Amino acid sequence: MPSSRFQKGDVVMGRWPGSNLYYEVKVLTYDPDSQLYTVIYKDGTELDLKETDIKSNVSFRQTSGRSRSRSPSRRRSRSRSPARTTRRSSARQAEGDGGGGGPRLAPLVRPSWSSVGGSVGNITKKTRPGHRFVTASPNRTYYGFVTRKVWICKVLIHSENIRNLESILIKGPSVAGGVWRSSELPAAFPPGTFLMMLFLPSVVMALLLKTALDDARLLTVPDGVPAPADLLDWRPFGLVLLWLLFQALLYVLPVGKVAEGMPLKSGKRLKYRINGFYALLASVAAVGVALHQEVDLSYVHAHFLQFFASAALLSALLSVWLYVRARALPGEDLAPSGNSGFLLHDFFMGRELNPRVGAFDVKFFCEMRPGLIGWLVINFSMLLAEMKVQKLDSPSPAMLLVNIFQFLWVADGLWHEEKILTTMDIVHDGFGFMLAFGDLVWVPFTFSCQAYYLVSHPNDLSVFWMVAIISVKAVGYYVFRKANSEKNNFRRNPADPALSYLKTIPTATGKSLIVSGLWGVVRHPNYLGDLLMGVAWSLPCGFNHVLPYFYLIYLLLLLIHRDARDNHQCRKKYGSAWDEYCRVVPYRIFPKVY
Ligand SMILES: NC(=O)C1=CN([C@@H]2O[C@H](COP(=O)(O)OP(=O)(O)OC[C@H]3O[C@@H](n4cnc5c(N)ncnc54)[C@H](OP(=O)(O)O)[C@@H]3O)[C@@H](O)[C@H]2O)C=CC1
Ligand SMILES: CC(C)=CCC[C@@H](C)[C@H]1CC=C2C3=C(CC[C@@]21C)[C@@]1(C)CC[C@H](O)C(C)(C)[C@@H]1CC3
Repeated sequence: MPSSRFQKGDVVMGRWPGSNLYYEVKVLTYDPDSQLYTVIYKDGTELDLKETDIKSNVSFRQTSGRSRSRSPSRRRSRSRSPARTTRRSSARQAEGDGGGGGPRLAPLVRPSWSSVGGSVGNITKKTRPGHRFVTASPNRTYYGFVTRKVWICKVLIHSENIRNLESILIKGPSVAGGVWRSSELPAAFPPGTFLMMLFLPSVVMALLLKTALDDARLLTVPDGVPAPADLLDWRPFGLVLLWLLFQALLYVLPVGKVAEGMPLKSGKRLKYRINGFYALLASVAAVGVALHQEVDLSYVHAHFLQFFASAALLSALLSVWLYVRARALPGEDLAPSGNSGFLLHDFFMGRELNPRVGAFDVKFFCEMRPGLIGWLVINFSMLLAEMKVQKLDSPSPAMLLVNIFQFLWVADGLWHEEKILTTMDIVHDGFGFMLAFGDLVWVPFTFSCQAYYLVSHPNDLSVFWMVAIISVKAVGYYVFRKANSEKNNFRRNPADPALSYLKTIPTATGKSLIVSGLWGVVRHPNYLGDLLMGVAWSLPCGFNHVLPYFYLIYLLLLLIHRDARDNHQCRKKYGSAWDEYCRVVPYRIFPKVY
């Protein structure tokens, strides 16, 4: 670690964020770009600290020798790691200690700014032999270090993280601990990225080719891959381009509120126009006008491969533009994951965190608009194509269910559009080929697999099955929405009286973890709800083939990986409070199973 004051493995004293407390920590790594040290506390919490918040043991002993920690009572006291949930937190005392080894639950704590200091102040001021640290005065709080929101953002921004399953595939097993820094990229990385860039479009292409076959069994081989000249057709290409421009126009209309994103490294907060739901309504109106004008929307089904190829080409062109424009950017605009110096890797992961043209945020736009709403248009085109191909007067119940279910899911996402401003995808990830392809191609062309399948593989549904499928969807939606809303509302205002029924575990960061209701059944009830909905989307296609279950399988793998990654991040953020949560709520996604 050149030019860093502390070296890997050094045992030093690190300041606990938001407080004046120092704890013994071990230096894990130093990132010269951000000039941050990743350190690990004794309870396993990992944080990124600035050099000014680290002291050598020697200088610390001299300073603390003059400090009030010389008090004998302080020296007799026993140490607790900073992130450890306090056995005698005020919240717990209010509830009554209860004793016993059972879960330590606390009623709703108010993590206002003062509770950051409050939580830290609650850490017992005792020292175990061999542990040296000073503690805050119980009556005083120290907030000079960094504001809580900025700190949380820093944890997000600097936490080492690869976002999706595909990243694991690229990363390969050689990366110790499952995480890496840009400066530690293994040499074998770029070929892996290159393979992913071939693999992702091939998967979509294979899915589309196979779904179009009458015999859609997994082992049936398609007749052949169409030649590039057959794939690229100017009409579908023009229509995809027009669709992008139409959505971009809706995005820039001064309709809907303007929300602020999470603080950036610089402390600045970007503004986002939240009008996705209006864009959906306008798109529905546009489809209505097209139908009225007798435009044959089943054209999308008839040229599905050409539409896919056009969207893939445009996503590749967009990624090239994104990569090139990022070359001139200052460091603070770059994403932590996409600036390794390896061209292919950075092209894939995305160099720029928030590519913008004026106020037009390209990442936010792509993530929520053309692909998601385009998927619904594709579904509707499949519905019309089914009626044509199967010579029906009205769409089949199976097709109707798929269309309605997925419409509701997208509408729900756009209704809650503002919430995605706090997600990893927006806060942490660069915008490169992976997300551009994911948003513009993967989402619309693979998520529509059920509707595409039903066009040529009709499946009759009995009333019993329809009721059963609708029930699965309703339960799934209830779990998904209630879990997400409960958590989002709690994060926004933990003191909300409407949430006072929630039981929580306080953490040393001032935030609490919900341990009752759905969040007390499994650690990711929102994933469970999403998966149940995925089941309900696939069931209308019957059990003859696995292809309509493609989305469900993808989602299952993605969410299992996402859960593992989130578990890792939360373990770093919350230390032993997270362990306690895992003890109280042992199952991750499926109650009693996983
Ligand atoms: N269909 C698709 O393709 C996909 C859909 N999704 C869906 O998107 C939604 C969001 O998913 P995602 O962003 O991955 O994860 P979550 O919305 O579950 O966010 C995880 C974060 O929530 C906080 N948290 C975790 N446990 C608790 C708790 N007990 N109490 C309070 N806060 C807690 C932690 O952050 P902190 O403490 O810092 O607030 C944690 O990092 C999900 O419904 C998921 O199903 C996601 C990926 C793909
Ligand atoms: C293979 C590959 C390149 C995958 C990329 C997948 C991404 C495009 C998706 C991963 C998770 C997503 C989510 C949404 C959009 C698609 C991506 C980015 C989402 C914002 C859509 C709206 C929903 O309501 C949601 C907020 C739950 C959802 C979150 C995850």
